[in-house]
Amino acid sequence: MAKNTYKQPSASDNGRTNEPRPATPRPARNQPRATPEASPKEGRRNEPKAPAAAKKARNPIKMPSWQLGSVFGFLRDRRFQLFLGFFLLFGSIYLTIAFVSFLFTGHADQSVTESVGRTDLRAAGQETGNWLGLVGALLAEWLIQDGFGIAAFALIPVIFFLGYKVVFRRAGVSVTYVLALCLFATLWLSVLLGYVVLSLQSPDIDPALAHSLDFLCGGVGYETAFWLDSLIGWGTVLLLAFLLISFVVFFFNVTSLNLGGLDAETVDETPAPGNRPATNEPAPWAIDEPGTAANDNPLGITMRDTRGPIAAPEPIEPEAAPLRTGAVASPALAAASVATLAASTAATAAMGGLAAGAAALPMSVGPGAAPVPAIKPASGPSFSIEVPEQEPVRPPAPPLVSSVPTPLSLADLADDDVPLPASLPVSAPPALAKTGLSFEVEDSTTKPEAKPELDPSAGPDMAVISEEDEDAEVMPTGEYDPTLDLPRYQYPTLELLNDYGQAKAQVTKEELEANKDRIVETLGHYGINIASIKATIGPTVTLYEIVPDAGVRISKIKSLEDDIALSLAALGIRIIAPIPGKGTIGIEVPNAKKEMVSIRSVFNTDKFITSEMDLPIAFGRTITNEVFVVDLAKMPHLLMAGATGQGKSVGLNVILASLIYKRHPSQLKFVLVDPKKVELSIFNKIERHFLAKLPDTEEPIITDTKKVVNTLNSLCMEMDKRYDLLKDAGCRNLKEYNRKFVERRLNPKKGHRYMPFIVLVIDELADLMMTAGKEVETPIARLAQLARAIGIHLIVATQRPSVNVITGIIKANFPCRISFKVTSKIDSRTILDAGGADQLIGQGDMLISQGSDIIRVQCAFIDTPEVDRLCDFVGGQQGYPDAYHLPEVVGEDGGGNGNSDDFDPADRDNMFEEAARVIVTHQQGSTSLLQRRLKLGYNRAGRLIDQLEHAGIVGPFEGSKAREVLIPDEYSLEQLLNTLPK
Ligand SMILES: Nc1ncnc2c1ncn2[C@@H]1O[C@H](COP(=O)(O)OP(=O)(O)OP(=O)(O)O)[C@@H](O)[C@H]1O
Repeated sequence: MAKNTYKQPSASDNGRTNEPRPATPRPARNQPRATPEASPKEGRRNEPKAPAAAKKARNPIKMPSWQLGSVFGFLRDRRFQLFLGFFLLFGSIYLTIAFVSFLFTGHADQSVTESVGRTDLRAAGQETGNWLGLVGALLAEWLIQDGFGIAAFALIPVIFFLGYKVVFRRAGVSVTYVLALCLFATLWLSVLLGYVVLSLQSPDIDPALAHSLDFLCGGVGYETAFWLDSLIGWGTVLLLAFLLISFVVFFFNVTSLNLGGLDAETVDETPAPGNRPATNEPAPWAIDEPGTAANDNPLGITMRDTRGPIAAPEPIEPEAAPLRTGAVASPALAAASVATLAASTAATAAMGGLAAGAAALPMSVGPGAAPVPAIKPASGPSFSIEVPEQEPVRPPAPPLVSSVPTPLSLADLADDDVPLPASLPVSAPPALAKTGLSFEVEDSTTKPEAKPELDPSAGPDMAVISEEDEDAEVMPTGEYDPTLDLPRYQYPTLELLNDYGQAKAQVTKEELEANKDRIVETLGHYGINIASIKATIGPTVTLYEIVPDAGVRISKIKSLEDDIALSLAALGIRIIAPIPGKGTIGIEVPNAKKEMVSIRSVFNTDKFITSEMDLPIAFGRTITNEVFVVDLAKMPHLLMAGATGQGKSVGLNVILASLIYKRHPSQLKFVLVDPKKVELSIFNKIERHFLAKLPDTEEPIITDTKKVVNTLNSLCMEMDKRYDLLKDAGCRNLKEYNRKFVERRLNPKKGHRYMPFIVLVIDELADLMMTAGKEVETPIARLAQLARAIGIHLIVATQRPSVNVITGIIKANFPCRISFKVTSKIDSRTILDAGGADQLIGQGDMLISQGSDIIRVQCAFIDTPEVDRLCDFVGGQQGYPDAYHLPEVVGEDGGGNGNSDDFDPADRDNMFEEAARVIVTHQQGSTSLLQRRLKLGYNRAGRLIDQLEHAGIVGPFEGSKAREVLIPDEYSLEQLLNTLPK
């Protein structure tokens, strides 16, 4: 019982937890909202201005609302609620016993109940056989015999759950669902049994037997069945079957069927009246073979390949086949159908390899890269062409069923802040954000109610919380699921991104040979002989790997870099001497025709889709055509540089899009700093889903230097708070902490909360360093040094990688750096500690340095309209009431942490009482709640909070957390308000 008093994690001040959301509109129903006093402009328009003394007095205009309040006040009285709740609970037990007893004694009791009214009640009671006396017999008679037959048993859960909800202010399942399910079951079963009983009343069957079965269907069931039988005959059976199917379709939100296993089946957004443990972890994917029954893993996600068995790839004819950058899966693998995802995708790759154009080159085929030691010129070294395996790209995806946002109900539309039904499951867990798959997704998981039924009056219930409960850390209702904050959130689909079709490598055999010949020739001029050359074709450049003859010094080749570039007449030759881990020297030569790497082709790969990383970023493709996916959480921060127009903004968009595709809004927040004011403004639309901001700011994207400083300081505060919480929880990093929280081993009452990752993106550091210098440098360095473990990650971009922008202290704390093309070798050295970035060819060509390794990657391309569509898709869905609030920076103007010592009761705001009710109703002491509910400016709401603190209604300022509400319910509040000096 004690556990039932557990409260969901207290919201930080914008209420972004599973706790009943502050936006709950219920109070409007039974509480006088706008008193004339509350809207002085309207209420007093024609009145002379009240003198100050009169102001202090209670405004007589308010009386009607008080009277109204007192009429229905008893409903809010917790004692009445408990009385009612227990009445229902015991009532359900009473009915159960009476009903069960009826099954044994009902027949005998019939004469007694029929005689009621004609005989003495006491005597009748004595004769009753029902275990619960005459009343039990009567109730059972009415509800079973005259009512719904044995289907009346289904009414009991309704009464029980109503009582449970009222008493404990929470329910394991949604009462609405129980109500709908039980009422349907009662009526449907009763009519069905009515039809059965009716059918038994044929001359062949003993009438006594048929009559004795009447109790099965009850009067209602029998009469209804009789009517139906008269009207539609045995069509009644069809009608009942149709009604059952319709109910299942609507109630369980079935959207497609598995007909013979060939098609895909989807049951999405199954309402989850069950109480199974929730999990935040992407559920394991179970891949069904087409044609098999749905996966029966009740907690897993069943994915079914809708493409049907994959055909064995056609063998490539050596003469006709162009060079393929994709490996060909063996027919055996393909023939293995789609038993595994690996098989499926490998086969896909086989079908979708990229033509490279060297038609006549013999090549070996097989999974993996296919070195082709085929060309041996009459003179000179051996030349082979490496055909890098293209990352399997999934075929164009049909629209994901689960990607269609569930339409909101009318009630939802009417109120943006409508609480979301706790029992709706997340339609697709993060693992399925992977979208664009040619799978339809069945979420067979019935998510538990991780949060209590939303109840406006649900606050800390002092009456039932004991000391032990305070410390109770184990929840009875399974794992906490942060995604239930926005249970209907749909992950973006790949359909939002442009489809450029299969990428085609543009390098021809002639180009390859010509380049090879020139390299050999140039080196030959300088007396460097080559044992062999191998070419690897990438999207932007081709890597020629040279094995020089024995005795040739590597430094000699490196010093010839410019000469080789000149003779190849190409910009952007980069020499890697030696290639780390190989005894060869690499020469990267830009392809004459560059291949554009579309973001869709990168996202639509297994590597990204199945990535288990915390913050996966799919940057693009490497020289070997592999999709390059990195985990920002491991980096843990990223420094990006590049001259103007070389692809930095596109790169940032790729990062943001990757994260948005893979994470739920409850798991990730961005802090966007954009001194250029236009680059990131497109992300404004996802403010209520993915953005974080300071509480007192209007714009979520920070463009003003002063605000940047505050934001950075606020992030430092958040970092310190998070460290405190981690320390308290005995965890070493955010992942461990969140895991513990999800398992409900951390008590929200002690300040613990689910902590989303925070990614700070600064689009132009140079500008900030010029205007704020040390003020930004210090917090950035601090965050970079310390924030790794607590899930705050920095992405800092700059056009000018000069040493006064990327200072030693910043550089030292950003081990992972990316450089697009820069204008000078010095810039390249500043950012990467190595040359090379000056020789890139622009348009997203970039070098990534992670420690000692430098990898060349062609950044994927995402166009502005694509980002726009993505943001529209996310922003168009129901979000949090506001952006995620970072801690208020102490000392800033308008903070809700003002000094309350100078508060004079006479100066109490005329919305004081209104504000107090809002706060107590929602049990959330936050300024932003008052702003939203009472439509106030920040400063006035902040003043009101101070006054409420002074009146003892809310506790003191607690940084980012909402203030503690000291008054448990409205009843106590009214008592307190009456005692306050007027
Ligand atoms: N990955 C890419 N693939 C193909 N083209 C690209 C890629 N990245 C950038 N481009 C091309 O380069 C142009 C400039 O890119 P972008 O706007 O990202 O540059 P930038 O470095 O942010 O410039 P600035 O610093 O001036 O804002 C784009 O409009 C696009 O045409």
